[in-house]
Amino acid sequence: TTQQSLYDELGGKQTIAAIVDNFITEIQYDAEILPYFEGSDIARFRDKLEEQLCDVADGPCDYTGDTMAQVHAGMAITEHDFNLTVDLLINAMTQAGVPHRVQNKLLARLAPMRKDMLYK
Ligand code: HEM
Repeated sequence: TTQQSLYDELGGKQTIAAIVDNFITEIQYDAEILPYFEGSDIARFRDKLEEQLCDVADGPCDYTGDTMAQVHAGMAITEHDFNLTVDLLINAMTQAGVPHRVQNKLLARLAPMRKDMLYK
């Protein structure tokens, strides 16, 4: 049987770009999460996150950003703020028209990175 990649299920490059744009907008409207991004290069964040989502979904990309441990070091991200950020990503995917079943597949691939980001 032919297996469709998660990248294709998501809707490819266009949908991933929409997810990341929506996610950035969600962050901008969230008073609790926005301060983490003060002084961040948002163009780079957009670029690297698109690349990472494409890569973990088995799309035609290789992630070239820093490791999740390196990137989030010194932020002391709490479980609460982590969960809140995941909610913002879910909103971003819903707004991009990604079905919940497909959202869950992407979240499951990101879940192993969680331990690298919390309380560092
Ligand atoms: C779903 C979990 C998450 C994923 C997959 C993720 C992924 C990423 C990626 C790919 C980058 C860019 C890396 C680079 O520039 O090389 C990044 C940067 C960043 N992330 Fe996350 N992240 C997640 C959760 C969080 C959370 C919970 C916070 C804070 C509450 C956060 C705050 C940041 C900030 C502030 C930057 C920019 C760092 C800088 O300015 O250099 N992230 N993240």
